[in-house]
Amino acid sequence: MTNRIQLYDTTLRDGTQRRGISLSVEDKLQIAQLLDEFGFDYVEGGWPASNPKDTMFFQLAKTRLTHAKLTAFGSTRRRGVFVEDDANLRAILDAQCPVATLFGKSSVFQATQILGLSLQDNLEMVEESIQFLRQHDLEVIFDAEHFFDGCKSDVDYALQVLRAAEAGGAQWIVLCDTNGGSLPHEITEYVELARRAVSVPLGIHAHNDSGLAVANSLAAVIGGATMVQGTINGYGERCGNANLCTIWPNLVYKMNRQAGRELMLKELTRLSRTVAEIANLMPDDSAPFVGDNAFTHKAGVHVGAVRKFPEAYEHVHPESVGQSRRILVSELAGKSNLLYNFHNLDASSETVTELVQTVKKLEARGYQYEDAPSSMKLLVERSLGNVPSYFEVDRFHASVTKDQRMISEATVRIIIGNEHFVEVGEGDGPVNSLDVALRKALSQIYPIIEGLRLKDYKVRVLDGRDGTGALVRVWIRSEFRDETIQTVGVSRNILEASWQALLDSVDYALWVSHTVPAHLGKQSQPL
Ligand SMILES: CC(=O)SCCNC(=O)CCNC(=O)[C@H](O)C(C)(C)COP(=O)(O)OP(=O)(O)OC[C@H]1O[C@@H](n2cnc3c(N)ncnc32)[C@H](O)[C@@H]1OP(=O)(O)O
Ligand SMILES: CC(=O)C(=O)O
Repeated sequence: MTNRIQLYDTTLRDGTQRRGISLSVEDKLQIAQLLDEFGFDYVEGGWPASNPKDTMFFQLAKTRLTHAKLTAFGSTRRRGVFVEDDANLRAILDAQCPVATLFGKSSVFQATQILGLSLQDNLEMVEESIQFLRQHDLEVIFDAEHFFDGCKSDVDYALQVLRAAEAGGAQWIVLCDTNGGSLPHEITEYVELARRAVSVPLGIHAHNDSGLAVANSLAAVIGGATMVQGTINGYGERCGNANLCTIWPNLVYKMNRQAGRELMLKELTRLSRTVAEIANLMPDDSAPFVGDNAFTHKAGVHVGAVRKFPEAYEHVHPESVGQSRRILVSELAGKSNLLYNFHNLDASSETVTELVQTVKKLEARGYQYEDAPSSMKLLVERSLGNVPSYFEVDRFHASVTKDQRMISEATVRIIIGNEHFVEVGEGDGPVNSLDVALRKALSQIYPIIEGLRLKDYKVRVLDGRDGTGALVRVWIRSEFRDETIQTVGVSRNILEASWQALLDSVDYALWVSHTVPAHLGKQSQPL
């Protein structure tokens, strides 16, 4: 038995059947080249008879792949049409790919009720269509649509369809769990049955309607399949296709099989994120291996163990799939969470215990530090006496006036050293005005602060029952030089919460740039 599993990607065809995905020709070319770089063996480009974009894609993609074989997808010939006259088969030939993937019915119900065929006609359609493409020197992969459901109702007929495909000259027969309703033990059993029925190598094409597409694909490999079809990030119609970003590392790291360009597994996360970006979809944070949370630890007990042995709560090394470990600090943290992140803390000091308690108390008041690491860092460094006071806030005022247009204005009074600074800011809203006024005032002494830019601002109402008097959490993301600063503020007053988050972002920027506070000397520029 070969140890190598052929990776067959259908993101560009079955993946685009997912609601919300519409790839341009250029998008498809980019994804195809990426899959090629990662060593996928087959890239299914689309259905050339389906739409002008797919036709155009095949014209352009032909010369772009160096390793992967480009495959054109389509159905067996239509009922009552000669193969040489069938528009779909002709379009496949016109695509000029080295490989054609034909799907045909392998269930009695589908052949008779959906296509309205006699069982014999269906077998002939499958055999003749494959034969026709083989005569034109194409490698032919036969996707046996509804194979597992077909087996459950009439196993003899399902196997007859496979034999017809073999007789037609198919080089691969791919068993499809088209409705995604099968269970892993059924998949293994029917793959083993198919192996005994035909000598053509087998593949698996699983859908995720029962949440089992990955498990079913691996179950098929156990049963003897040597090709796995799937998509990047599991994109596909309804609940999606088998996720190759999960299957590939499992095959290589857990099942000891060879697949793809294995060195590239270390960049798997990049593959997943790039395809998500091109498809204009948010990456799934909880995706196995490649999700943002896949190696993120929050619970104190887990972090305590991971500090000793990462494998205590990690099934593979994060680096093996292009990830890194992240430890969150929150109300569920123990001392280990802080010690992992802040190497300057002394494990035996009371400060660490006190900090853990402070975080728990602040989170009980509505703060959330896991997405505000800059506020967290300030909390720690302030407790160690490492963050000087750069300025004092005397007062601020913000107003919104409806005139010809909405006008937001803020006045900020601050004290730096012995000097008072008063500045007015105008902006898109009161928070923006406060930000403008504060930075105007500060930049007179700390010009470096002009480089701080507010990039994102989010508000979360924490206790909706109190209506407008509810507690709100404000989260701010700013950019400063190459750094992203994420801070948090909490109050019943949205301006007060925003102000806290703004002040933290300013303090953080001054502190990371080693700015000397004005009252400590003339020099207020970074050292
Ligand atoms: C399981 C899968 O994911 S298979 C892939 C499904 N993907 C797609 O359908 C996306 C691309 N599809 C398309 O662009 C269009 O459906 C086309 C161009 C292929 C066909 O469009 P139309 O000719 O208008 O047919 P329509 O989509 O309404 O119906 C499907 C036709 O395919 C026929 N068909 C379905 N499966 C097969 C098969 N395995 N072999 C032969 N014909 C088939 C049906 O009988 C039906 O033809 P009929 O109307 O003469 O009965
Ligand atoms: C061929 C295919 O896409 C399926 O059966 O799901």
